[in-house]
Amino acid sequence: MDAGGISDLDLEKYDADEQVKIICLGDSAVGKSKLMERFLMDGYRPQQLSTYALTLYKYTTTINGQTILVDFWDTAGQERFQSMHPSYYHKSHACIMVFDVQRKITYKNLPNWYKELREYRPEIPCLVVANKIDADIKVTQKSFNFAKKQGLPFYFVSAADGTNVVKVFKDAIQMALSYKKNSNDFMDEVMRELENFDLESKEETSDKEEETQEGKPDSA
Ligand SMILES: Nc1nc2c(ncn2[C@@H]2O[C@H](COP(=O)(O)OP(=O)(O)OP(=O)(O)O)[C@@H](O)[C@H]2O)c(=O)[nH]1
Ligand SMILES: [Mg+2]
Repeated sequence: MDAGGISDLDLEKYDADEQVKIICLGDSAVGKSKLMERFLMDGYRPQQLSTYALTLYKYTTTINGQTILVDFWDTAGQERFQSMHPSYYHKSHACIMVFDVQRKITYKNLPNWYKELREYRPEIPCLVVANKIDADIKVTQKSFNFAKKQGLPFYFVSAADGTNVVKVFKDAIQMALSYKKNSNDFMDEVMRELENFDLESKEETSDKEEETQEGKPDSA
């Protein structure tokens, strides 16, 4: 498996048609891990691989008849240094950026996170999430203009009571998928070409396979 976590082996192992990588950014203790746990526990079966630096959650879902394998990446610790290792961003398809409505500094730091994200991934969809609204529901009347200014989708959520959590993650998966299929990012195009090339050469070697590539986005 390479640093991006995207591998044919995973696709086979999980019997998936498509794989996307979604990363989570934001200051320490804003609730990134709790949000992931909340989403993954809502009736789904997470598989958790932990290292000291990061947790990778594998999640599968079906969208339009296709099995989608989602790699959710969560960090532990690195964000305290206000910067992530480049491999964290590598080949990611969407980003969930979280702040804590109870701690203004975590909102003020969003532009820094966003800047770093854009250095590595200029085009991927980014969702802005205001967490912990359960602590004081009145905060939902406040305006947090960062997302609007950047033209990013914005959600008020609570990992504690579950408000909007499923919505955020489902939207993120959808956006990651459409990004993967339609991106004009040069490096992504190169990667897609390489993947196609790989598929084609495999088809040539196994002519007994009757299966068509219909419905697969990269068969054209
Ligand atoms: N009231 C409330 N507390 C929350 C919510 N989400 C997380 N917390 C609390 O905030 C603290 C930090 O949550 P984590 O999920 O560990 O935060 P994190 O962003 O993963 O933090 P790091 O791993 O250090 O980067 C914990 O004590 C949680 O219980 C929420 O929606 N509401
Ligand atoms: Mg965490």
